[in-house]
This record gives sequence, C-alpha cells and structure tokens, in this order.
Amino acid sequence: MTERTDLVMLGWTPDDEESFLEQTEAQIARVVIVHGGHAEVMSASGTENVTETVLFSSTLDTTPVAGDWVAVLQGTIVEVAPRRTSMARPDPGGNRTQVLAANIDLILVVVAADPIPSLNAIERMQVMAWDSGATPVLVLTKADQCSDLDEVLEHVAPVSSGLETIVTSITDGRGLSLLHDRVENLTTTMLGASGAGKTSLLNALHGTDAATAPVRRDGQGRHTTTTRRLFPMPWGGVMLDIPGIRSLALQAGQEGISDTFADISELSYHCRFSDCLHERTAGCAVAAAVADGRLSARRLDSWLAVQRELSFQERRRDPAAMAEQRKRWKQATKMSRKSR
Ligand SMILES: Nc1nc2c(ncn2[C@@H]2O[C@H](COP(=O)(O)OP(=O)(O)OP(=O)(O)O)[C@@H](O)[C@H]2O)c(=O)[nH]1
Ligand SMILES: [Zn+2]
Repeated sequence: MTERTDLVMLGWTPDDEESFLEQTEAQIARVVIVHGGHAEVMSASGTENVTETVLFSSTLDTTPVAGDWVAVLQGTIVEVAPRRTSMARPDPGGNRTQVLAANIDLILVVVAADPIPSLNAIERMQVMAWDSGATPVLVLTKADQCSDLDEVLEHVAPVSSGLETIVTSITDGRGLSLLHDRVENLTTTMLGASGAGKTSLLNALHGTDAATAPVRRDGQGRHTTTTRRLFPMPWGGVMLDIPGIRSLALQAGQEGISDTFADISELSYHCRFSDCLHERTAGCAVAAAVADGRLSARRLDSWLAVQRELSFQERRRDPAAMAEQRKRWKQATKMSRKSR
C-alpha cells in the first residue's frame, strides 16, 4: 500500500479519492506526460521522486492524462483514479473534446502588466479555468517594467472582481513569496500568451532552472516548450506545465461562463425571455444596463464572442446541428445570388 504522506508531496489532496490508496499490491503514481500508448509516471518514496515509463492496461476505460493518479502494477497502469477536475479543449481532429490534464487545483492566469493587458484574454482564460473545476488566480507579471501599476490594476478591475490577483516581478522579487504560499501543496498550472512570463515564474518558484531541461531550442535559438511536464515543488505540490493549452482554444460550458461573467448572469435574470441572447433590446436587462452605463459594451461584446465560439464548438461536436447550419448557409447564399 502506498503511503499517503508520500503522495502529498506530489499534490494529493483531501479531495482525492481516499479509497484509491487501499490497493494493496499496486504502486500509486502520478502521470507526468503521455506519449501515445505509454506514459511517464512519478512516484514518491520519502524524499525521492522516481520517474518511470509505463504501459497502459487494455482494460482501462479512461485514457490517462498528465496529472492523473494511477495504480501501477508490473510496469503497467491498471487503474485511473476518479478525476477531481479536468481541463479540456476541442479535439484538434474535429468533433470531440480532448482532456489535457486532470486534478488541477489552481490555474494561474498569467498576463504581463506591461504592455497594458487585454481584458478579453483574461476573461477567456478565466472561463476555461472555472470550467475545469479549478480556481483561477490572476498573476500580473513584469511589474518592474510598469510605470503606473495602479493604472493597470484599475484597468483590469472590471474583469478581476472575485478573482484573487497577485502582482509579481522576477527582477525585484515582489509577489513571489505570496505566490509560493498560494501554490504550496497544490497542483497548479499556468495559462497565458507566449512571453507572458510563465517559464520565468516556474523557475522562480522552483528555485532552480526547473523549466530549462525540457525546453528545446529551435533553429533561431528561441526556446520552444515541446512537452507536457510535471514539476514537483521543493516544499510539496506540483506545477503542471502544459504547452498544449498555452495556445488557447476555448473549451467550456455555461458554468465557467456564468462564474466569469457573474454580472451578466445576474442581470439576465431580469430579461423578459429566459433564453434571451442579449442581442436585441426588447425586454433585455443586459442591453438596458449597457445603455445606461452600468455594464460596459466591451464586457457584453466579450460575452457574446465567447458564446459564439462555444456554439461553434458545439456544432462541430454535433454533426446534425452542423448539417443544419450548412443548409441554412447554402440557402442564404442562394438567396443573395438571386437578389444579385
Ligand atoms: N523585466 C521582467 N522581465 C520578465 C519578467 N518575467 C519574465 N520576463 C521576461 O519576459 C520574457 C518572456 O518570459 P518567459 O518566462 O519565457 O515567458 P513564457 O510565458 O514562458 O513564454 P512561452 O514559453 O513562449 O510561453 C523573458 O525574456 C523573461 O526574461 C519580469 O518579472 N520582469
Ligand atoms: Zn437579455
């Protein structure tokens, strides 16, 4: 039987399925990265972390992903623990969702404080985070480069209410110990555009060049992060660095949206129609709030964009809806040809 204390170092929390530990013969390990039909898993024994390559048993009904807790017997994953949270994105091949990582507690929404950050990007990352079941934390990096931090905080205020915000700099060290305390013993991942400062944060938190090892350099000497990695933090907990979700494709459900756009959800209770799309003004409380300045037009536009993208993703997953959409589109082009 695997010792619980060993697993805490790898991010085991009281919310994980305790009965999973009762397996007598198997070793409990955490998936670091999956390559096709095998995976690298990490297990802990005392202060040692051991990484090994294992195969998948053909009896598995869940394909393991980074962050999964698994039972390993004779070099083979024989069971996957129930997931507490899961991050997904639309399958690049088309019509299904692809789970990228499991059992993440905290998602750092990483954006540079300079130049002035995009509010829409923060909202979209927030939607993904809430929807996965994890808690988002806004991290404003590169504070040292910013001449007026108050201005930046004021700028992000409309999208960061209800969102813990930590201001950091790897140059002067501010915010790093706060962030350290926040991620301790948890499983954390980062979302953010290229150059936002994710690798730098990981290195600063880890205390070494944790992220340098898996990074490869391309022909121009720029680094490209190529694999999905799990970094155990020296004090317990892990950072899961997932390049695949760095280039963000929105995958979410209504829950993530209503948590992120709580103001719009609240207003929409007062719309005349319960399925109001807030695009026409008749009886729409959201449009009324925009009209009298209680809600910014940018905020509503961002909500609409997220909704449109999701309904596109849903149609892609639902061939019948896609066919219907195509038929309507054909009719519309026929009509416009006729009118020409
Ligand atoms: N001045 C300053 N520069 C920073 C800070 N954090 C990161 N940088 C710089 O910003 C650049 C990008 O940082 P990275 O950590 O590589 O960004 P990333 O988000 O990991 O980028 P990708 O790997 O492309 O996704 C690097 O040149 C860093 O040195 C900071 O707090 N202050
Ligand atoms: Zn409405």
